[in-house]
Parts: sequence; C-alpha cells; structure tokens
Amino acid sequence: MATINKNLSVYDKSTLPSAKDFRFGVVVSEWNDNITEGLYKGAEDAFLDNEVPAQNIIRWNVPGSFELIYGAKKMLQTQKVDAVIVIGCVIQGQTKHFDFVCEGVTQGIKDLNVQTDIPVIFCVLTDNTMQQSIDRSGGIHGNKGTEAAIAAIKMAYIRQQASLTHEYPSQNLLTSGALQLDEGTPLELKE
Ligand SMILES: Nc1c(NC[C@H](O)[C@H](O)[C@H](O)CO)[nH]c(=O)[nH]c1=O
Ligand SMILES: CC(=O)[C@@H](O)COP(=O)(O)O
Repeated sequence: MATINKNLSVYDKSTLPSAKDFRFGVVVSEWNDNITEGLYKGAEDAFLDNEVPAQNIIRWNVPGSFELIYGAKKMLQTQKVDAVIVIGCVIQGQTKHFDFVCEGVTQGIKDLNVQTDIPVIFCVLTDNTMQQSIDRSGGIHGNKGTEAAIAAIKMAYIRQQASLTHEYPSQNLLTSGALQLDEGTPLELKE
C-alpha cells in the first residue's frame, strides 16, 4: 500500500502497550528543518498522547541525514533508551548525491538494528519534491513522525517482552550446521 492510500497519523491507542515507563531518543537532521521540525512534532505529540513523560524524550540534532547514523550510534552508547527514532528529509536535487545519502542512511540504520539491542526507527523522508515532504510531515498524508513514534512504542515493547524469555539459538543457525554444540558434530534437528 502506498502512502497515498494510508494516513500516516492514524493509530488506535487501545491496541498499543503502555509507554509510560519507556525512554525514547530522537535524532533530528537540520537539513530541510521546515520538514524535520514537523516530523519531530508529530513524533513528540504521539509520545505525549501515549503517556510518555516529556523528560523521557531525549532529542539530539545533527547537520544532515547522513549524520543520523553516527548520532543514533552515540545516543545508543550513552543514553538509557528503549528505542531511537532518526528523523530526516532527503529531497532529490540535480545530482546523484540523493541516491548516495539515501542508501547510506538506510544501510547505516539497518546496521544499527542488526548490531545493537535497541530498535532504531527509520523516519527519513526520501522524496522527489518538497511538496511530497510537506504532504508527509503533517500534510494531506499525515505525519511520518507520528507513525515512527507508534513504531518505536511497539518495538520497545517487543524488546522488553523478548528480554523476559529464554534466549534460544537461531533455528536457521542450528539447521545450517553453522552452529555446532559439540566438537565438530552439527546438531541434527529431529522433525
Ligand atoms: N541534500 C540533503 C542532505 N545532504 C547532506 C548530507 O546528509 C550530509 O549532511 C552531508 O553530505 C555531510 O556529510 N541531507 C539531508 O538530510 N537532506 C538533503 O536533502
Ligand atoms: C540529497 C542531496 O544531497 C541533494 O538535495 C543535494 O542537491 P544537489 O544534488 O543538487 O547537489
């Protein structure tokens, strides 16, 4: 479903876990700040609407979307947070720079989700025009910042619940023989 068929700001509070004890980091790019400020307000309003205390929202600014990666990494390393949102707006210009910034941020944030235990939510608009960004940061299509805050609440809850369960080795690792539990004999899973 494309964004044009979905309002990014719509959510059902009754389906969400309690967020009052969660702490959230938000790293905000200053590039296109007319857009990123709107995205941040959407996220902040959604957090407050779900009883997240204002003091549990930690905001840092970075120069541009490419710096969101480093900013999120340092946020994870230094702050006690249950999830992080990175907020940016990348708009196509005259050159291929757009492609490299978008790919770099996407891969960098993906890497943080793989390599760390804290969910990092991708709230980076990658638009062709400023109007598309306006429409998605509180305009006709809602606010991607709101969507990101709801995702952050849900992922923080998943992380919390997962920490309450015993960790089991990945089934894929076991069946592929990559994980061997004794000297050289791969574990064989009985069907
Ligand atoms: N053109 C946009 C940029 N470019 C700047 C980069 O994100 C980065 O700050 C620079 O390359 C230095 O490392 N950033 C955006 O967020 N949005 C743009 O449209
Ligand atoms: C995404 C960008 O870096 C881009 O907006 C910069 O504009 P240009 O490609 O015209 O240099």
